[in-house]
Amino acid sequence: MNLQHERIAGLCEELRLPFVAQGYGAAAQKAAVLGTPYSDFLEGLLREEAAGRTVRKQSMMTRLAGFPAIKTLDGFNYEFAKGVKRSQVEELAGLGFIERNENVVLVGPSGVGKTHLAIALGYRAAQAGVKTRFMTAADLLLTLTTAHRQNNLKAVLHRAIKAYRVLVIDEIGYLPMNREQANLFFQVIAVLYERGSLIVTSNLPFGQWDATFAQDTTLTAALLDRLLHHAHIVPIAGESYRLKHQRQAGMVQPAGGDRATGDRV
Ligand SMILES: Nc1ncnc2c1ncn2[C@@H]1O[C@H](COP(=O)(O)OP(=O)(O)OP(=O)(O)O)[C@@H](O)[C@H]1O
Repeated sequence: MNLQHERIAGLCEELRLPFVAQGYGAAAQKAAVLGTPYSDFLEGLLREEAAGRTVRKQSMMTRLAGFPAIKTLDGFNYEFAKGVKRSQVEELAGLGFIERNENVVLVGPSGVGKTHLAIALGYRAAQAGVKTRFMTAADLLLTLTTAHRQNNLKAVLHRAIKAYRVLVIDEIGYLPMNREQANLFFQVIAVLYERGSLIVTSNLPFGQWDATFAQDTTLTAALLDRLLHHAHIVPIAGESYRLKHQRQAGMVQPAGGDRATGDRV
């Protein structure tokens, strides 16, 4: 490395331009050979810096979000998912709902793609540089009860939870909560109300949510009021996608299938 390269590398470090530092040598050589105008050379380098930063931010946001797997909207089969309107999902994919602090609620039976769509929307947000976090309802409750026991609930709610622009809460309704857990859960919904976006999935119709929230109809009504005030509801029906392949292989009966005659899909 000659002295000028060293000085440029030093300045890039001082100014925090890692991608200029990385690309400068090759770009300078190429520009010298091609006789590239100075302004084009500079623009090219700055573009490399901007592109590098975008990719770095996308991967950091995706890592922070803690998705259990990456699922995309491109990988979603609309023909299989009954009741999902492609136009509604495409509108949500534009992420305007996050700017407006609106929620998305995906409701339907097991295996129909609720988590898939929730992750796909969350992943899209993370790729757009939005601070996103994925948690199952059980994980969230564990975090909250631990914080509560350690007298740390306020800090967790106001520093951690409130810092997310998008919080994905998966599988509401699978575990019934006791009164303390229901209260803690309510506080998350209240803290993010009109300040962030929730993407939640549930196997329960809203009329049965009090069964999850300690049979507390008042708390459940207040919670649903906040959750659904500015919400996009995506109902999904049909059979479990998990069983699709087994069904195709003739290993599983469709719901309501004729067992006596052994009819298979
Ligand atoms: N319409 C679909 N297109 C593509 N993949 C799908 C579709 N529906 C479900 N899947 C896939 O099937 C598996 C189960 O789906 P998913 O976990 O999203 O279901 P779910 O409705 O959240 O179920 P549960 O309530 O049991 O958690 C996942 O691997 C998911 O990617």
